[in-house]
Amino acid sequence: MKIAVLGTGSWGSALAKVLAENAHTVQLWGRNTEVVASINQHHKNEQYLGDTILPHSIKATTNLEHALEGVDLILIVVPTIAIRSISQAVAVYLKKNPDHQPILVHATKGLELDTHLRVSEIIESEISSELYQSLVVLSGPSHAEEVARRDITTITAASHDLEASGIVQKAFMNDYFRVYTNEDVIGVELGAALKNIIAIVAGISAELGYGDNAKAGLITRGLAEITRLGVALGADPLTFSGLSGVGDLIVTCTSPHSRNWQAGKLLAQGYSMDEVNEKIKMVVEGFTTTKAAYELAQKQGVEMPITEALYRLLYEESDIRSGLSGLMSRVGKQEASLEQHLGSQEAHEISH
Ligand SMILES: NC(=O)C1=CN([C@@H]2O[C@H](COP(=O)(O)OP(=O)(O)OC[C@H]3O[C@@H](n4cnc5c(N)ncnc54)[C@H](O)[C@@H]3O)[C@@H](O)[C@H]2O)C=CC1
Ligand SMILES: O=C(CO)COP(=O)(O)O
Repeated sequence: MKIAVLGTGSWGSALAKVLAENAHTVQLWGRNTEVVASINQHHKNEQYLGDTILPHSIKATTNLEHALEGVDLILIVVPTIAIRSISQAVAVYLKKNPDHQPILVHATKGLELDTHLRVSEIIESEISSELYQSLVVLSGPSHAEEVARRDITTITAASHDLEASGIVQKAFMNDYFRVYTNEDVIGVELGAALKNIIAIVAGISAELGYGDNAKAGLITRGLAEITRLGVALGADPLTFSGLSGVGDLIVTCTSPHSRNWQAGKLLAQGYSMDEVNEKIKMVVEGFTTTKAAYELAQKQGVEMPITEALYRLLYEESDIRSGLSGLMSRVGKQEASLEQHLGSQEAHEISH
């Protein structure tokens, strides 16, 4: 297949490498001229992927039209904040070439500020569905650094169109990259976006010296609040026990590769959000997603205590330790049952 990858950050570059190793023709687009030149001349993206050698067949460009020319599949991998503008630019190209109907895929994990839209909803709001074949979401526990060194990785391709997710599955699969299809786009995207919030809190907890009990508690209670919001927004609760749910939550809350986890550690050392962004130099999606998710949860009347504690810390400058002790001093609760999420009839059907 001929594939355009939009985004020369760490994830775009690592996914371009997987696709080129699978013998696809890959045209990589990025806005950064130095990164594009380095990929073309030295087959490296040092800023984002260190010494990793990229396949020589990958051609990078800063010209979006060139990157999109004649491709069967467009993979969008820029931070959430850039999704709307990239989608507008892709729409301009597709309108000029209405017979060209590629599959669109995105691998971005976040929620848009103010609108609270999921990434696929932003794309759909900017690109008319007549201009492309189908939209597929790629998500799961997958740090770019490990994919780039061909570590075993499992991931989900979600779409309402099973034929399209099957094509994406086939395009990416190889002996180190295994792809499962899924039809629950809402659940897959929400698991991907919301796990970043819990990972920041896990980083704070680690830096404050709390141990594995706290980490396991955060992951489990984090999953409970992610599921509550997800179900309120129409997700299938079982999706959250899959790769894009608990799988990604585990990897992001436990791996030092995670920028969100690293951000939590830096916050606990006393750095502000701006200083953390400056130090990490890569996107920390959890910062903006915390605000969007907090507002969304308020609107839906869903309780998300961990998200709320982080929101107060980031946007109302509450104290870190009082935030954590606030979580511990909440009134005693019963652990959620399926009935609480779903209502008794649906829970009965799932558990039998
Ligand atoms: N790095 C990873 O291991 C993984 C990242 N992701 C997700 O992939 C998405 C992209 O993340 P990364 O590649 O890691 O980010 P990154 O921080 O490594 O790179 C971001 C890239 O986006 C570009 N960019 C930023 N604003 C832009 C704009 N307005 N227009 C065009 N390009 C723009 C930057 O120039 C840079 O090339 C995020 O949503 C992230 O959560 C998902 C799975 C794994
Ligand atoms: O989504 C990821 C791994 O699956 C990457 O997480 P970070 O953005 O926290 O590095």
